[in-house]
Amino acid sequence: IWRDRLSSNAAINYFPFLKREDILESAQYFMGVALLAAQRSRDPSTQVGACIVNEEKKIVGVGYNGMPNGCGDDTLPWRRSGDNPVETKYFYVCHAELNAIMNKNSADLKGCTIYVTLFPCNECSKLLIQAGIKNVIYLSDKYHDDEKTVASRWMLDLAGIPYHEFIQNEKRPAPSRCFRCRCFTSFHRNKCMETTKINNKYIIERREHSTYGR
Ligand SMILES: Nc1nc(=O)n([C@H]2C[C@H](O)[C@@H](COP(=O)(O)O)O2)cc1CO
Repeated sequence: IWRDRLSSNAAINYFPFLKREDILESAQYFMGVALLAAQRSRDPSTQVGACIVNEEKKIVGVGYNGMPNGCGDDTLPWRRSGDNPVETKYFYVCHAELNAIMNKNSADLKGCTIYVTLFPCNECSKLLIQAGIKNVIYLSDKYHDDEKTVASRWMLDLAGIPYHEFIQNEKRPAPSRCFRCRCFTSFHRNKCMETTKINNKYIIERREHSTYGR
């Protein structure tokens, strides 16, 4: 009962033996890393981040969209359109997925999952497929109807690589809680705890749900 109402700091005082349950989920963490990486992008219109995670849930590559190394962020154009495509960014920018693959700190990326803040384009999907990536989680799909994205989905489908939209926290089902006391600990599945203050000491009692409150 108290745990639900107390700040986590205060909860530590009351329940020092219980682990924290309301932690960042791993998927949120990995997409969070991708979002953080995107903040490094100098693209004025779209900042993209990617985070590659292996089967042991370890991060093996992070990247964001930017100009190729040594080409200078101030030299090449960042504009989206122009009379000549050579004057636009599209001929030059390295996509976040490409950079995440190139930055990998493991021998290979076989069986990995990529968390990316924008659905991969056709060129990136080729790279993901060839690198052995087995799963794509994306945040935005704002270019869903672009030819490049259509081609990208087609290749991913053919290669048997599933792609799923990242489900934001608020869209997720609420974490399972103890039905009676509303705490988050699985420890409480069948039992409730109640804190009673006796002689200025907190006594923590466990109570069977069936008898609780009767
Ligand atoms: N999956 C992707 N990863 C990326 O890193 N990008 C980059 C390329 C550009 O720098 C920017 C898109 O710019 P714009 O067309 O929205 O102004 O995002 C783009 C896509 C989608 O194709």
